[in-house]
Amino acid sequence: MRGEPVGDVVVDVHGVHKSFGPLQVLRGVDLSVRAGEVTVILGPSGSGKSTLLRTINHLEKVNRGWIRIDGELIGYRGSRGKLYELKEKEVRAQRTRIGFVFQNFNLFPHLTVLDNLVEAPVAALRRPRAEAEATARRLLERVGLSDKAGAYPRQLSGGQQQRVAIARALALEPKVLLLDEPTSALDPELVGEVLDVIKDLAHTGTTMIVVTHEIGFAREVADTVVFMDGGVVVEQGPPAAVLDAPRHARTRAFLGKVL
Ligand SMILES: Nc1ncnc2c1ncn2[C@@H]1O[C@H](COP(=O)(O)OP(=O)(O)OP(=O)(O)O)[C@@H](O)[C@H]1O
Repeated sequence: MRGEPVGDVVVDVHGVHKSFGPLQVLRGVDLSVRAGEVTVILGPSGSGKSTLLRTINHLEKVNRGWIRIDGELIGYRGSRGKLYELKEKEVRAQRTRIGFVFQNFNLFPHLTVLDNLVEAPVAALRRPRAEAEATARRLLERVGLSDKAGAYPRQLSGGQQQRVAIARALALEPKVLLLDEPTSALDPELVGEVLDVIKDLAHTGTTMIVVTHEIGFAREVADTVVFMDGGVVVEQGPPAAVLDAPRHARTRAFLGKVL
């Protein structure tokens, strides 16, 4: 959170390239996020924001460059073209250190809210169920949904489902939380309740990378605002610098459109 002391680098992205067939989506992205920092990524549709988050979470493999999470490499292609990759088991272990919140919540529909939060810690981290349940109830309280523990996702509003999804991501005690347009699938009146939860996490030092079009949120919460265009980071810096005095015409054009 802005103004707070920040710690070691948690996410380190270096020279990452990613193509889908002939389409070059990431063309040499560098990004570094320190413990306790909130980075907000802005950019036009198709600029590669989601793809970047997905490579950080190892949902997509990089073609070139490397990514370190909390100091550990998660797969890269070296300068001589040799591909170093983690085994599937290691990838799964790495993913438990990264929380991911999707645009469309992606809750398990057949599980109750409580079980949505308990399933991964028990299955992936082998936590005793009672311990995972205690953590889950604490997290549900934190996102204001203690009374919904026994409900199923379909019985909740979109805003409530997204708050559950955030709590579920936190249940693994990740080193970093990645949020991919967490409010863009919501009705406008539900956006505020989800942003409030994210702001609360920022205030308490959760390391986050948030892709969003909510400029006001970026201004209020971000330590660093990153502007992406055409698969590269065009601009990054404190919110006041990027949002109020952008150096690049592409950033100015984008902000002119969204403001
Ligand atoms: N799995 C995939 N296969 C093929 N093309 C893909 C795949 N994923 C993304 N793309 C393409 O990569 C480009 C960048 O997509 P990405 O979702 O990263 O952009 P974005 O900046 O997040 O856009 P938006 O703001 O619309 O979500 C788009 O042209 C998209 O169609």
